Amino acid sequence: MPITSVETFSISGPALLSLKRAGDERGWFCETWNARDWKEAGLPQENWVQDNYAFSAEIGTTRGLHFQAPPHAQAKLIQVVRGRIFDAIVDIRTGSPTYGQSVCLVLNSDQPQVFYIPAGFAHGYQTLDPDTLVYYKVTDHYAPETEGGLLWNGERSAIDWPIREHVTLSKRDHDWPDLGALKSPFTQAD
Ligand SMILES: Cc1cn([C@H]2C[C@H](O)[C@@H](COP(=O)(O)OP(=O)(O)O[C@H]3O[C@@H](C)C(=O)[C@@H](O)[C@H]3O)O2)c(=O)[nH]c1=O
Repeated sequence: MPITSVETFSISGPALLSLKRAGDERGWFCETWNARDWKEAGLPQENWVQDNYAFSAEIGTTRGLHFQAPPHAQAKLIQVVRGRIFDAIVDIRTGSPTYGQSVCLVLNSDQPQVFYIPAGFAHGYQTLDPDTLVYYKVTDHYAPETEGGLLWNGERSAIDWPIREHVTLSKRDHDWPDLGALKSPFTQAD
């Protein structure tokens, strides 16, 4: 997983990693997770236990913003295998100097990048192309009884989604609270 750069943000914790693709006449090869290189880059020790693969047919499909509460909190390592997404995370670590602030970025399958999101963030994404495939690692198993969320277009989290009309949402994603009503289960140390 040769990491060519690690971009950090004004919010501590998340990181966008750019990776190297080895190209030849057949195409290219890319390591997307390598424990040794991760450690050498100084990234936090994480115990990835599950990989997820999500297909979204419609452009404007919006998933989130989701989290699992401790003791089943999840860090996530996100990549796009086909298409493009607008990815958004909101800091919900109580006591964090950046509580309520967000990081938003576009992930594109044409660019070898992975987005690392530590526990303590609500996470969501919106597809910018039809037939988009997102692949991600998480550090705890699916525990639906611990799931929580934030309303994707809540006024308080103020995420500048590229598509606001005619989005495709799951039923439950209509009903999450806005940031002001969230009782966050995270503290900065989680
Ligand atoms: C998340 C998840 C879902 N499922 C099942 C439950 C359900 O039948 C189906 C779809 O689940 P959901 O509606 O929760 O899928 P989705 O809305 O894509 O949920 C995901 O959203 C993104 C933004 C995240 O950050 C993820 O952590 C996860 O919460 O897949 C699993 O079996 N394992 C899992 O880990």
